[in-house]
Formats: sequence, C-alpha cells, structure tokens
Amino acid sequence: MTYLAELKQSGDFLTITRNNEFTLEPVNFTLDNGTLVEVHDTGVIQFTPAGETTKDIVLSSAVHGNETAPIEICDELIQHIITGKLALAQRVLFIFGNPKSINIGKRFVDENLNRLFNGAHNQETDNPEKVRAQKLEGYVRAFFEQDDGERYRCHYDLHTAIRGSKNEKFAVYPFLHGKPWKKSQLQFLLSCGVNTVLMMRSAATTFSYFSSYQFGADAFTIELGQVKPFGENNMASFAKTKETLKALISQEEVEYKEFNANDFEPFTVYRTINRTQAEFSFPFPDSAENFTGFAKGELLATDGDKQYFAEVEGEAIIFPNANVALGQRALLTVIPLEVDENFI
Ligand SMILES: O=C(O)CCC(=O)N[C@@H](CCC(=O)O)C(=O)O
Ligand SMILES: [Zn+2]
Repeated sequence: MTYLAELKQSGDFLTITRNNEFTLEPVNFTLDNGTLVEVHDTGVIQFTPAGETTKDIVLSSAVHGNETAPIEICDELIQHIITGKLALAQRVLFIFGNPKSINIGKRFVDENLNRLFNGAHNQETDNPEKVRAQKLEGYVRAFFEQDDGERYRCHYDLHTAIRGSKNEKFAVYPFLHGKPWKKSQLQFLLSCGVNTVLMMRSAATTFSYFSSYQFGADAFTIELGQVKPFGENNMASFAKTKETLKALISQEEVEYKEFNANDFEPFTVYRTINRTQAEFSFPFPDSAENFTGFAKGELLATDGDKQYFAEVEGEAIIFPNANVALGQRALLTVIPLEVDENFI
C-alpha cells in the first residue's frame, strides 16, 4: 500500500488527500492505543476507539476548498490522533470535502458542493462535485447507521465566510421542521467561541441540513472567521474551537458553562433572496460586513428589474454574493430572535 507507511508515520492525511484529488484506495490499521483507523476514500477518515463509546461525531472541512482555517484545525486533530498525542473517547469521522478545490484555492471547481446534498446531486449532468456529494452522503450514512443502538450523533461542518462579519464567528442552525433548538448545542458553540446563531426556516441542500434532517444529528454550519489562504490564518483566534473539539472527541462527557440567554445573539432568517437574472447587484461594497443592518426602505439588492428593499428596521445581511449561479441564494437577511420556549 503506497501511502500507508507515510500515513502511520506522519499522520498527514491532508497531504495524502491533496495528492489524490478524486479517489484513494481504502486502508485500515490499528493504533498502539487500540483505535481503529479506516480510510474510506480521499479526504474521508474514520476513527473508532477500542473502548466503549457513546457518540458518533462528524467533523467536516473543505466543503469549500479556499476556507483554510477549518482545514488546518482538522489536519492538526487528525495528526495528533494518528501519532498518539490525542486519545479518543468517541467515534469520529473527519471529512475534507473537496480536495481539488483545496489545491486550486477556490470555493469550488465546477459547482458549489454545499448546494448538492440531500439528494440535490441527482441531476442528469454529472460533475466531480455531484459525484463527491453522493459519495460523502454514503460515508456519513454508513458512519451514523453502523450501530443501531441509541447513540448520540452530531456533525459540525466548519467554514469561514467570504466577507468580514460584525459577529466574527457564527453558526447556521439548519431548519428543524418544528423541533426545538437545543440550549446544550448553544453551550457547545459558546465554548467554541461562537455566540451568534442563525435559525434557518426552510429545508436546504447543505451538508449540515443533510445530517440534521436524515439522521437527527445535532448539525451546524459553523463560520469561524473570514477566508484566508493557508499560512495567513491567525490560529490564536481558533484556539477555543480547537480545544472544544478536542474535548468533544477525547472525553466521555464535556462540561460547558451553564446556559445563560444573555451570552448569545440568536437571529432568525427573515428571507432568502435568490439571484434569478444575469444582472444582479448589491448597492453596498464588498467591504460591507455580514450582520450589517439596514434601515427600513433601504435598497438591499437588484435582480434584473426587481429591487429588494429592507422591510423591517435593522434587517441585516448575511452571505451577500452576487456571483452565485442563477437560481441560487445570493443573500440571506436576518433579524434578532428571543430565547424562549422554542429552546429546550
Ligand atoms: O461567506 C459566504 O458568502 C459563504 C460562506 C459559506 O460558505 N456559508 C455556507 C453556509 C451554509 C448554510 O447555509 O448552512 C454556504 O453558503 O454554503
Ligand atoms: Zn463555506
């Protein structure tokens, strides 16, 4: 096996993944501490500790290839596990989503991978991202469904945002179809340094929605800062996230700070604006940050002949991107939300 010795010795699964953009022959081996290591494919590596475990944890990064900080965090965790510096207490599946897009330093190659989950890859024309989305769904399904016992499931899909953000770190809570939001998840996020959460109000084709909807996992897209090339991330800003993830995978249970609603800034999505026309623009500059609020009546976006104006005072912009493919989300707007009985 060509890469096995290298993987055992260095733990550098990221480099092996980057050297094999589309496929990698599966291998498995056991660490000295008894943890089973299974490489399912390029970018997909699973760890199963020898002892009893209660949680199935998916940590994904590089669903967008240029979002490097999450890749560096997961790379370090994987290396520490394989080289024996970090002993696991839980089953973990790490995924580097789109290896070729890492290599070209772009969000995606042909198509945004994070719009292709939950079956959205099933369209007539194929491209590598559709193929990858289908495979990743299969690996996640197999991981969560390997054991039919009562096990805890979570999936944290780690990203960084294109723009700066007034609230630097924030999480997207996928639509739960009426189920309550969990305070315990907010406590976990706060420990990661994330105090801002956006509640989605409709089904999506994102990776985190897939795991939430299909497997009942506590799943989030987590935005950890702004996109930067490798080597330019201020890793100090990710220390809390890294420590919290380490604790999550290496401890039987993790104690978080007691829940206090005042620690959080929850928002609910007010609306989604899709780009439907080639002529699509925003009136604000690229430097306008996520969470910038607009006065009622101010222009938010122009899609061909249609203009969108802020409908409520303080309607705030998230993920504005005029370059998305036609039919895709070009802007989310959000408004503040109270922590009430919909949180348990
Ligand atoms: O900064 C941006 O414009 C995009 C950052 C990003 O990749 N965000 C995710 C959010 C996924 C979700 O809605 O859960 C995405 O757009 O895929
Ligand atoms: Zn992203």
